Amino acid sequence: MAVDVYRNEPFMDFTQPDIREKMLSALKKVEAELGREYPLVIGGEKITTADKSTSINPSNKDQVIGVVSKADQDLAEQAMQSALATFEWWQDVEPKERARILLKAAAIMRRRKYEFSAWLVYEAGKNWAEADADTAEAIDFMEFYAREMVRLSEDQNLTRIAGEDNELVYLPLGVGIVIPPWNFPLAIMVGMTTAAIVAGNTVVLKPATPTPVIAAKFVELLEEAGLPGGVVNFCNGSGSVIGDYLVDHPKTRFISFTGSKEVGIRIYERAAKVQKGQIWLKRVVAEMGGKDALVVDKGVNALEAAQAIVTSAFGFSGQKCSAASRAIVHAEIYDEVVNHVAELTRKLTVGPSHIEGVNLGPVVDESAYNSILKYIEIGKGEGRLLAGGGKAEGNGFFIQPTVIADVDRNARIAQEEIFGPVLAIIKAEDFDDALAIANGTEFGLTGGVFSNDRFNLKKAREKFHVGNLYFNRKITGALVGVQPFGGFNMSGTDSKAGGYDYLLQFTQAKCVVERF
Ligand SMILES: NC(=O)c1ccc[n+]([C@@H]2O[C@H](COP(=O)([O-])OP(=O)(O)OC[C@H]3O[C@@H](n4cnc5c(N)ncnc54)[C@H](O)[C@@H]3O)[C@@H](O)[C@H]2O)c1
Ligand SMILES: N[C@@H](CCC=O)C(=O)O
Repeated sequence: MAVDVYRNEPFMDFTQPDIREKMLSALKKVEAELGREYPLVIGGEKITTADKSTSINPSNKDQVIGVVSKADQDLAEQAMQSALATFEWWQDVEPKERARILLKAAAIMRRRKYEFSAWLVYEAGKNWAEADADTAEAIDFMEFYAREMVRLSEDQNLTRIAGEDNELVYLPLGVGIVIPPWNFPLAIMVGMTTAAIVAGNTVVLKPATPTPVIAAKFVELLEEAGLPGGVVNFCNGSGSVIGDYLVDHPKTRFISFTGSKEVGIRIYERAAKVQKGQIWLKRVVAEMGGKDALVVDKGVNALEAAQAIVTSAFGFSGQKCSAASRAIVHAEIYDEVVNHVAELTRKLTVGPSHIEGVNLGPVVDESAYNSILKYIEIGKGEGRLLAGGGKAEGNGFFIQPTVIADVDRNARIAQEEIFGPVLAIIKAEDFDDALAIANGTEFGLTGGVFSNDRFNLKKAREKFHVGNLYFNRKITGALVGVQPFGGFNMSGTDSKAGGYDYLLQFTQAKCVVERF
């Protein structure tokens, strides 16, 4: 198979009139398609159920994005049986053939890029740039994992010894349950699903509750790309009803999960229990939350550091596992950085995400909205409110970007993942103290340091305990193939999505030795 070297999908520049026009017309096209019904897809068969979930626009609570059929445990069982039967032959399909389907799916998505971004704007509340980055990352995952599967299917490098032929092959595992989050409802869902299937597994895909339509759109695209029925079984449904059922199922071989610490732990514990008739230990890939910090050392440009803090804290309204929810600032530069952060934050605009140029769209749903507002109230008692501090105007789940300074390192807003536009600023005595504060949570996902001191950067390189560490820049926006992504401690299993080791987690390696 002749493919070009892997390159990241470029981001769109919406200041260009032709690009802006394409986005506007995609938004119009998608708006005309809102409210449609989407079936489950099991074994290639489209199944409409009486019980359905209704997805709404977080920017406008009265607008229905789509209505998606909902599986009960009987249908989840049907999805499992379909995945099991399909695995019998899908595992033998040439890796190159499986990879070709991903490349074709990537090509189709690239052609319909603006349309997919428009769905993200409406269903997840992403602004244009965030939606474009999500779609670009989805394309990247397919391009990258396709090439990776071809590489893994080639002869592997073993030490050769005389008189024997030794070979290592990577085999698929079996049926996997793919459970993605809503915050990268396209990129992460696509990456988790396609990594599993290109490696020769079949899956039951249970989309996140707030964003089933974008997942249904991707399942349609896979069919268009020629993916046979039964490889991906689209099984929308409630986590507690079908999630537990599928995780517990004795035929489940692996679970690929991305989401909160609480659900991740639940899945990890349940998957560890060997069920009657189960003949393997289930593999769990679990990527979870974060309480990510950007450390600012003395002697840096305070404005540049503040800009990186604000971008990292408030991109997609802080609803990124990588978002900076803590800024830890050296006492010598504290006041300067705090003032810049407050000033920059007050300039951010909040509004419906389909409006061009809006900085922060809504948060995803009512329960996120209530939980974040509760944390803001807690935060007001834990520090000095500098910006925001409550709800914002509109018929959606809008919250003002909120900055709270002088927060104690052990305060709740400095320890618990809020997953919204709330930044806690903490003063550190010196650089060592800043690192200790940064490491002082149960998480370890992303982190950053602004410093001009090479000794301190080296110290952070060695001692800042996170899976993705950034120096002198923002701490969000890891690129596929460039910055493999995953966290330490309660941030998960450090699977490094978009990295050269990722596919191995969906395979088992077999070594075959022939004496000549
Ligand atoms: N580390 C990462 O790479 C990464 C990436 C994105 C998001 N996240 C984290 O995800 C969280 C936000 O996403 P979320 O709100 O969708 O998380 P969540 O844990 O609420 O839900 C994640 C998925 O789990 C499903 N689920 C819920 N209960 C279940 C059960 N009992 N059994 C099986 N599945 C169940 C949900 O329906 C959803 O599909 C944040 O904590 C964020 O930090 C982490
Ligand atoms: N990979 C994304 C975060 C994914 C979680 O939300 C980033 O690097 O910003």
